[in-house]
Amino acid sequence: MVFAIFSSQTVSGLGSMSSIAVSYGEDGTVFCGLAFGRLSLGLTGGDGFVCGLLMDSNQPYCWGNNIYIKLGVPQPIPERAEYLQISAGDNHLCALRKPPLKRRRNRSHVDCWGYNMTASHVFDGAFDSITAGSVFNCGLFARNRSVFCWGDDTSSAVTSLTPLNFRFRAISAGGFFVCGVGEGPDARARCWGQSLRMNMGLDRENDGYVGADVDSAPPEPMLSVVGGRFHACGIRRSDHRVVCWGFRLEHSVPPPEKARANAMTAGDYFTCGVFPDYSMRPLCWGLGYPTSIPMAVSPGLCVSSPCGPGYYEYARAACAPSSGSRVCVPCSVACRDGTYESSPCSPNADRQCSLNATTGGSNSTDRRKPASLQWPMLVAELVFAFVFVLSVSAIACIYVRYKLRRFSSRGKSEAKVTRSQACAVKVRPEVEELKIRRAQTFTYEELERATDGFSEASQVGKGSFSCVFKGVLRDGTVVAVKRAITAASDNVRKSSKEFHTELDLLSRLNHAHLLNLLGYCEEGGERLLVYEYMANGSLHQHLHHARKGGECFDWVRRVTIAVQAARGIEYLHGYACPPVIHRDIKSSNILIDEEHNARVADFGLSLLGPADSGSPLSELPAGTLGYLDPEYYRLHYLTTKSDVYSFGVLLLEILSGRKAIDMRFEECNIVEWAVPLIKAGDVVAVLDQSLVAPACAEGGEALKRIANVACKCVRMRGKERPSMDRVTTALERALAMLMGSPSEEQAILPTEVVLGSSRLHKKGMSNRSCSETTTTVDAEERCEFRAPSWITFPSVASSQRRRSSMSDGEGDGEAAGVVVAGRNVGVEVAEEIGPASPQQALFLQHNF
Ligand SMILES: Nc1ncnc2c1ncn2[C@@H]1O[C@H](COP(=O)(O)OP(=O)(O)OP(=O)(O)O)[C@@H](O)[C@H]1O
Repeated sequence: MVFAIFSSQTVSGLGSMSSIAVSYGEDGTVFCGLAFGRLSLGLTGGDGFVCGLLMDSNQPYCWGNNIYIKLGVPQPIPERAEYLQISAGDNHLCALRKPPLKRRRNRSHVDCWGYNMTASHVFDGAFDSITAGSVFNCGLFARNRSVFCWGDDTSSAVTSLTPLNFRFRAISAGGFFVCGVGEGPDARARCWGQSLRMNMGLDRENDGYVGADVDSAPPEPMLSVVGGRFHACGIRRSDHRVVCWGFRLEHSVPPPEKARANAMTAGDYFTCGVFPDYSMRPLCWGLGYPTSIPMAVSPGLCVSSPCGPGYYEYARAACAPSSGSRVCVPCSVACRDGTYESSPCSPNADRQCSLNATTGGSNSTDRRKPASLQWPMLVAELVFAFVFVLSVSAIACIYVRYKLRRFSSRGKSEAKVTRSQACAVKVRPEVEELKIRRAQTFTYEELERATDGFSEASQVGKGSFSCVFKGVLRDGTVVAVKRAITAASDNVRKSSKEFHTELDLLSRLNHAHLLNLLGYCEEGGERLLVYEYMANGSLHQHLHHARKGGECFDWVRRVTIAVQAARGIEYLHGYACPPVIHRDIKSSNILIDEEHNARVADFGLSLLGPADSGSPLSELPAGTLGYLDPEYYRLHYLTTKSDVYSFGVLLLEILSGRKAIDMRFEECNIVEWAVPLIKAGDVVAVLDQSLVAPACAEGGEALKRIANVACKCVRMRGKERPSMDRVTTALERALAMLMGSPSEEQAILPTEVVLGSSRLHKKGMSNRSCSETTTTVDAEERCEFRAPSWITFPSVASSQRRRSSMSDGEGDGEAAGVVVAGRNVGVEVAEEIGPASPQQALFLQHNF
């Protein structure tokens, strides 16, 4: 936990600017609070980062870790712009500008930075305040107290659901909703937007959520309100106690029952508050909050207006003396039981309570005791604060210098990125022009005959939008015919889209471990795709339904299938340009041919990814529950790392024999169940008990390493997952271990025996990846060079992959059998799997 000290005000995290802020997310939680020192006017925090509004420049300054937020002062910033307020969403920050000229006071300028948000906005009418949600923002108009929201409405619907004809005193956004406190005597909280259930389509009981939608705010007047991911909390006007509503995760800590709160901030699944009853020391509740916050913080922001009725000026909070500003906190509501009001709340002090005469005797000495302890405590706090400010300043200096150095080198690399984007733009039209080259056309009649009139007996499978039939063509070729289901009109549209995507992609891709498309038929309303027939069905059937008459796959076969599937996906990501993102990697899409080799199938949802994997596509989530990358379904950004997540789930499925979502178990989500066990070192508990454990210790070690690779693939953040080529290399190594890496005297197994790569294609050889070419040729040359690679691609051998990876600047020295330490996540996976022994290196060199 990090504690930052600043000068002195009241709601933040997701939401608005306050005297306290939290950052949340995968990297853990961080609490920041304004104390003494006058460095910031207020704080706000998002996913992995916190920003403060600097006192001297009135500009935002961010720190922490978020790839979409430029740390330091966000850029670009309009010249001489000064800001009144800042507010952070998950991956962006917005700031409300100070009105430049008096005559333009009826306009609001809001500048935003970060994921999909970097823009300046001008609104007619002056905003009193702004608030940022996950992927949207809202402003509260000063004059009519109405709310206006903008941004991505698909996941939150806040824009369309904003209440009309309602006056708000204050607003605060949560993840996918906004709450406001009414103006005047009706100070009830009203929340609108998407609830957890509507937004995520998650099953609340099974996913461990309890509670009701956030629009179920209690009907009591509130002082303020904050929003978390799916919950909101408010401070009740009647007694200043905290009340929370909406969804919360089971087993999360409830808010303090009796304490009165002054300021609050919400993280994703937790909330923190400042409590006068605890000497202004913050307390947090919920799930995953920062523990042990040792110091008192300011209970509010500095304001220039005098404290209104019901508020008093908090003496300990230091605002700039020259500014004439102050921190106003609400007067306490009543004296506790056993005490009486000795003096009422005044503009400078809270109401004073004294003990009742009957209990006064013994308690008066008790009261003196804490007073005598107060001085040493105050001195200790000041010394601690001083030391802290010194060390924070020193760290900030080092950090800023380090960042400046990095920015200058990033400037150079950005030029390269722009060139690689040019590749994507250039390549797409060419892709369109290429059209279907290899697929053969069939007549409906031909396929009807081949499948015995699409009889029930010849049906081998059924998907969401299609049925699959086994058929025999006139020349005796056994094929699988996928026929789109044409029931509901919505399905027709979807299946038609999937048909064309699959047809388009498969007719261009060619790899030993991708399912081969032989032809298609589009006649009237019928759309049919013809594939090679996969005699051994899908991996899903083998793992979960023990195919009729099918043999049980042992560990070597399972891992071989994992390696082959990984190679197929690696080809899609690294050797096609632009990369193809499959979007639906799962065990029912890994088909098994006659020789028990794996083929990745079902490209209906696939998309052409950006040539530069650093700039994600903004796509509405599609895929299969349990395999879906959480980053993709929450934030809608899609990269090849979404396939890596799904592949990680597949690996866990292969290791455990459990389904991705298996309702037979208490913890039905495979990731939630397996990852903690693997991290705790109990890999054996995850392994499928129906298989005989590997005989040798090396085999057990290989499975352990695969489990670790799976854990890395299912990391919450895409950028922290390894790339597919790293995953493949790691799995190949594990397979070699599992098989007992041969000594030099042993015969080397031919590739096709190990990986079934007898279908290696020899034409149009090019194994360069997009990123590789960007470093060597200019954009135009590169596109011309890349285009033919769509037509055919070789099955990629490890030795080729190693060369390409090294030229990416991520060289790991594997060719020499030595893993060089580095900061790249992929390298980390290679390290996990360990350097190859000389025998293994030889084995790998000959077999992969
Ligand atoms: N080429 C093939 N050879 C043999 N069986 C196949 C072939 N293609 C598909 N199948 C079988 O048909 C089933 C359905 O395949 P399909 O791709 O239509 O849907 P799915 O991927 O299982 O589900 P969804 O479309 O909902 O993602 C597969 O799980 C598999 O068992």
